[in-house]
Amino acid sequence: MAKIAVMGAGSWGTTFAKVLADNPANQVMLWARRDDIADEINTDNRNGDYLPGIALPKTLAASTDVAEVLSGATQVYLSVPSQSLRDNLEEWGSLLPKDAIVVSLMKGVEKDTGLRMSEVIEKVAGVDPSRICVVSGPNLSLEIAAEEPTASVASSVSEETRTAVAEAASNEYFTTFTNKDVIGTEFGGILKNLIAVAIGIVNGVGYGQNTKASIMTRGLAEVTRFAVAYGAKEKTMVGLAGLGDLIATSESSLSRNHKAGEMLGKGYTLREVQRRMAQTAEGLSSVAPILQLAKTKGISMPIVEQVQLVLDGKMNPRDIAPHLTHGADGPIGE
Ligand SMILES: NC(=O)c1ccc[n+]([C@@H]2O[C@H](COP(=O)([O-])OP(=O)(O)OC[C@H]3O[C@@H](n4cnc5c(N)ncnc54)[C@H](O)[C@@H]3O)[C@@H](O)[C@H]2O)c1
Ligand SMILES: O=P(O)(O)OC[C@H](O)CO
Repeated sequence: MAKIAVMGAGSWGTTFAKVLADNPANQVMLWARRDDIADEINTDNRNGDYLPGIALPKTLAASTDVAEVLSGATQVYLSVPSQSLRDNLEEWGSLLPKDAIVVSLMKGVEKDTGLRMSEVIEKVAGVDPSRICVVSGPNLSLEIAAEEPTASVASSVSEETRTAVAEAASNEYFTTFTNKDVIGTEFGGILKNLIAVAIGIVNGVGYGQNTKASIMTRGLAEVTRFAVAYGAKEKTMVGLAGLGDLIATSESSLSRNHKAGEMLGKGYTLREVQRRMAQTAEGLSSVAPILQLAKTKGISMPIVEQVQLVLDGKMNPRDIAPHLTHGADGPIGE
């Protein structure tokens, strides 16, 4: 049996540990920051704070001891907030098994550097790109934890790596496909969060489906232009990690990015929204670095720019929708 480590016992880390543990080929250990969460998983097979009502597999073990969790792991899955990964890797670096595959489950860019998580893993932990993989797709944790049928994508420049991850991360209710477009797969997950915040905002304001469908469609064109300029394949942006995740996140009340946008649309300030969010909404931290990256390449991102103005308190959310649905250049399918 392959030993697999999952680092981060929040919604997605715990759900993904369940996905892996529900494949009988894997022996899975989950790292939790908090003792009470590790204890609850080990004694009651539950993580009530993050996955209320979900029974976890009895074979899933948890620990707060990083060395114990990482020791002997052939695959290490990372599911912490994107803004903490650098510090986490600096602390854990020497404990990462030398030949292990390192998988990012995260969907954000680093605020100060604009780096994607696979780039942070390579630079900070010194992992060769051939051993790095990213998993992304329309993956709302609570639905998957409830074993609703779902698909995802494992992407790595190495065929051996992406195949090993896809095999480990598939079971009766969860199918992981593969592709080699790491940039597109990663940017798909990052950028859809920004469009989901925009759609949450107009939802909070009270607009209906026409406005939201318009923003989603124009949003896909906008994020595709950005991702392709940074080396992604256009095809990836209409696959599971692009359009698939955009649909899931934009429309679901389970999405934290949608929820954060909704609060902004109802008139809460960014500070109030951050205070009320118990879980990670990556989109809020990714807006500024993505706009910086867009500026570097001269890419127009009218929707994301309006979101930034609302976040900064410089635009009334009520004024956002008319701007969001026109003004973008280079339409994809109009
Ligand atoms: N929840 C989902 O449906 C989902 C699905 C796909 C991808 N993701 C991505 O997974 C990543 C993690 O999200 P999540 O939903 O599990 O978030 P979460 O807020 O539910 O959990 C975050 C976890 O990180 C831990 N954490 C917080 N600060 C930390 C720090 N400084 N050092 C170490 N650990 C810290 C928390 O204790 C918690 O266990 C995000 O990038 C998110 O975009 C989430
Ligand atoms: O809850 P969100 O907004 O972080 O979205 C969760 C996943 O990324 C959906 O695929």
